[in-house]
Amino acid sequence: MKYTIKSKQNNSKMCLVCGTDNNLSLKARFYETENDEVVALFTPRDHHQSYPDRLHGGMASAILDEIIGRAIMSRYEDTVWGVTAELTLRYKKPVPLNQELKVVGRITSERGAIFEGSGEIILPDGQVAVSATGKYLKMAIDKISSKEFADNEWFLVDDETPVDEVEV
Ligand SMILES: CCCCCCCC(=O)SCCNC(=O)CCNC(=O)[C@H](O)C(C)(C)COP(=O)(O)OP(=O)(O)OC[C@H]1O[C@@H](n2cnc3c(N)ncnc32)[C@H](O)[C@@H]1OP(=O)(O)O
Repeated sequence: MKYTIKSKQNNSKMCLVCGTDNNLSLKARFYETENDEVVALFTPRDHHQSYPDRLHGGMASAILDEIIGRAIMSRYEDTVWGVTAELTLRYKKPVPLNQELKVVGRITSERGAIFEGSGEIILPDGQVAVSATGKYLKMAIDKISSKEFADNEWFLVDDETPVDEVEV
């Protein structure tokens, strides 16, 4: 399936998943699609392994947590942020290192201050390696973090090669 990209989301400075200044980060880039999903591109490295050549399950969980958490932003931009209350994972296939992978996430329900979502890590051959469902609380950023975070540590990183379409 081809996803047309509507916009790119911000990265942060130190996050384990999207932090540009964190050497251990997955350095994932997140894009909002025209069908209200979020697609991430990332390349897991050797320092993200569990067994050799295999991504650590906790790192797979981290990127799925983040993609569902970010899916709410495609509805509210930066006014609503997601805080994870519950996350359930299904590890179906090993996730390889040192090749670019795709992750897709979406909101599946919204009820008051709670939203639920789902996401998948997709292998280069199109198979789903890990899937997740989660329950999150909607919060304003000043209830989660300091003002400095939104002002100084949350920014758009321009792509050298802008992504207009992602095929999953
Ligand atoms: C850049 C953007 C990236 C975003 C993606 C990354 C997201 C993250 O990783 S966030 C970090 C990990 N998560 C956390 O640190 C959260 C820690 N937990 C907390 O802060 C709190 O327990 C919190 C906010 C989830 C709930 O706060 P609390 O005061 O307990 O809420 P409360 O008012 O009691 O409950 C609100 C609703 O949530 C439900 N709820 C609360 N906790 C949970 C839970 N753990 N599991 C399921 N449901 C819950 C309650 O049942 C209630 O539902 P309802 O309204 O239907 O009765």
